[in-house]
Amino acid sequence: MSDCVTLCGFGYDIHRFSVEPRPLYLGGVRISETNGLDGHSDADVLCHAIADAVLGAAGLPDIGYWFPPGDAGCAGISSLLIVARAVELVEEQGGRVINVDASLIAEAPKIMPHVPAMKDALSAVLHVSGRRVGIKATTNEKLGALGRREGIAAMAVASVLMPE
Ligand SMILES: Nc1ccn([C@@H]2O[C@H](COP(=O)(O)O)[C@@H](O)[C@H]2O)c(=O)n1
Ligand SMILES: C[C@@]1(CO)OP(=O)(O)OP(=O)(O)OC[C@H]1O
Repeated sequence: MSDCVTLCGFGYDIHRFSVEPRPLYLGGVRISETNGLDGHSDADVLCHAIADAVLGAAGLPDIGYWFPPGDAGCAGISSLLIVARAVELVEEQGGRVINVDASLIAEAPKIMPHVPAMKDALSAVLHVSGRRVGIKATTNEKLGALGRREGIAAMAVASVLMPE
């Protein structure tokens, strides 16, 4: 691409654990060893942070604009579709995602065993190789709400190549 610029974006999200039994989705992957998160969608906090990072890099409004929290059409939606839509919006402007890097903050579950599946799921909707998707995890060292296992948070950065 000629006359293109590389732009970076940042995204953050946090969801509390559901009191009711609910499936846990992180990075588009169903994780069976821990109860799920509360949310209007499937509450995939990692996908939400990544979608906001992609949208932010392109200077677009955040996911709440495209997928309003109260919208009946978003109820239970797979957040991989939210990431896919963010990528589509970038591509409609002649851009593309270069890479994404994200961190999950969770006392549980152990994320590392699920990273290969998350990279597969995310790279498919981001239209990049799995080598361009970084996923890391840390506990909150038992500090604060995250440390008390009340929820899971995620942060992400994305870079996109956009026409000038
Ligand atoms: N939910 C998590 C949290 C951490 N990991 C992995 O463990 C490493 C050490 O975490 P600390 O919080 O004790 O620094 C971390 O680097 C991850 O590899 C994990 O898989 N899932
Ligand atoms: C993803 C959306 C879509 O209804 O809902 P939630 O699953 O509640 O997630 P949140 O990050 O709280 O808000 C963003 C919403 O756009």
